[in-house]
Amino acid sequence: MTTSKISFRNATKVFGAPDSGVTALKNLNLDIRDGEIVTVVGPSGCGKSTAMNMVAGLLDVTSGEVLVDGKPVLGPGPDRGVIFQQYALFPWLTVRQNVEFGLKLQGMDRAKRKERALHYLGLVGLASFSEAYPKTLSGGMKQRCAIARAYAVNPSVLLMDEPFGALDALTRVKLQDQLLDTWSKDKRTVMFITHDVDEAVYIAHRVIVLAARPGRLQEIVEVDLPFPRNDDVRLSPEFTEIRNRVWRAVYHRDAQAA
Ligand SMILES: Nc1ncnc2c1ncn2[C@@H]1O[C@H](COP(=O)(O)OP(=O)(O)OP(=O)(O)O)[C@@H](O)[C@H]1O
Repeated sequence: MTTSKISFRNATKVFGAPDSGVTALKNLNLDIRDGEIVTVVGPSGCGKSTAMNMVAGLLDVTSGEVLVDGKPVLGPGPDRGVIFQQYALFPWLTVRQNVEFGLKLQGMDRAKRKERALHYLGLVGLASFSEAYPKTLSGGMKQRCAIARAYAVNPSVLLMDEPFGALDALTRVKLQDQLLDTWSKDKRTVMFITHDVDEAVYIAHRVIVLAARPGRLQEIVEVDLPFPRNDDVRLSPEFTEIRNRVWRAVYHRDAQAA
């Protein structure tokens, strides 16, 4: 039996007073397996970020539970790396120093953290920019730096909230492939929010579709496509079929109407 890495058990989040507040998420039940890539899609305000922030430990649950490795989440921790759409790099630090930041907090010695930072910068194709400052990088490079920083602390879970949302289409596709390439080596659990249905299908084992008002589970779509994913997969009729299914679930259209 595969183990659950992340579990939502009737997870509910109400912002504001229980009777008059906004129910961002209602009774979410979901298990994400160890080593699984799950993407989360749904209309604006359906609770995608709320669900992820509860796993990150940045938001508490109003009722129900969110568990990581079987234990309730009590706050942020190094076992969960978070990557947001905005790169949030420190402008006064070089690319390498940005990646080293979390390692420094952990008390890792200088030589070891430099070695680790350079390793992960190499992995995301930024080794030759290690001494550059963020302002000299393109958006895609900044996001690769943020990804290297998250990888460097070696979290077992990667939480990615529209990480490629601000990037052009070509850069997005490249970073999707890079994410999958890295995943094929380390098999980390990934929870990835996106508005892009193609992206959601291409990188995932399963697509979680949420519905809004109140935020709740609408449908889970299994992505039964082979790995490694590549252009052949992306352009296959099977991909299109799954993509259409997710699209209909998000926009509440049935097969006949589409
Ligand atoms: N701090 C907060 N205070 C009050 N309401 C909030 C807060 N954060 C989120 N909400 C509300 O909770 C609901 C879910 O928000 P959330 O950001 O999780 O949705 P989302 O699916 O990630 O949206 P988007 O796709 O637009 O980023 C929305 O109605 C939002 O307005």
